Amino acid sequence: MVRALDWVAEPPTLRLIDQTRLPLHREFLDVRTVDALVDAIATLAVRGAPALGACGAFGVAIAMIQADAEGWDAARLASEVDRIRDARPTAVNLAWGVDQVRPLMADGVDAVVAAAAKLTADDTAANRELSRLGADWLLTRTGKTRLRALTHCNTGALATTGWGTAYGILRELHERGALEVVYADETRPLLQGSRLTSFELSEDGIPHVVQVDGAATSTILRGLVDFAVTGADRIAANGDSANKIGTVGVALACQRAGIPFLIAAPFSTVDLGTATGDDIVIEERPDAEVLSLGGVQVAPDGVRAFNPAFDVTPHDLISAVVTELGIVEPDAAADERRMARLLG
Ligand SMILES: CSC[C@H]1O[C@H](OP(=O)(O)O)[C@H](O)[C@@H]1O
Repeated sequence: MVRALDWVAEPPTLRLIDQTRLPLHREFLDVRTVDALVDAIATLAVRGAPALGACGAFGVAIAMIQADAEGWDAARLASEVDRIRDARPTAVNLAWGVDQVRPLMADGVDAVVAAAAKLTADDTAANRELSRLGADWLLTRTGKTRLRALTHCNTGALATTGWGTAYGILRELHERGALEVVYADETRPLLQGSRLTSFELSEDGIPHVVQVDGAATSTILRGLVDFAVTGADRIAANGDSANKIGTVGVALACQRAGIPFLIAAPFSTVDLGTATGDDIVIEERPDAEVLSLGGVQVAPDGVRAFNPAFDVTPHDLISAVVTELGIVEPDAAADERRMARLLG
């Protein structure tokens, strides 16, 4: 399992695999400054909501070390921590990771690093638990013993702290001998599916095919898959979920086909402070990501692009939101606190 990130104690370093170079090149970034971390997040050298949560937490330690070395005052340090927190707007986990350790700054770098390490371990454990719950739910709901899956974007160890979320459910099903094949959407424009999910599925020996995003709807409507599962970047209090652009189309096709559409995410991706999907900020990314491919221009000069990085799937299109705390299914109640029920 290729991990997205590791903390190196000496010299204190957040070591990232550069996901922009995968699958053909395994290169690493040794991050020791706020600028380097913000750049890695902004360019998706590191990406995926839970992985960003860990980066946010370890990023606070990096800022504290740099502040000590460069003589920043408290205001400058706070501003630099905010730069990390705000490096990408949609995945709540980035801000959540910063906020989890920020109160410990007064206790020193070691306390922050220890808290970030615990957050990372807890996320991996959450991935494992939600994967078990999701696999159980699917086998019960479908009544099948071997399943054909569709997934969108990348939600494996490269998007998390280890194991994976939606991908974690696929890994769990595979380990149980209950996964026949995965249809992996390539996930334009940055190809997290063909570059990263296929990389992980190949590493794990999981049978799969890569398809263009435009094939997902017909794959579903032709009955070639039994369910679809994706991750999430922010889940609103009512269960509306933001995820990679193209997700809501998969959910609509699943509804039409009458097969389950699952969102899988640790509870740290649930944002009870955001009431509905209408309130989720959708990141708009550079035109060039759409207008070129692998550095080759694929559109005329001077053309503009529309490049929202995420879309929002309404909670009533989601068969189950799977978290480590439990599973939320749609119900008739227009309950704006649907996700809070998991807290008991
Ligand atoms: C396990 S969360 C992964 C989530 O993050 C991805 O977005 P990005 O690659 O832009 O960070 C995508 O929405 C995935 O579902």
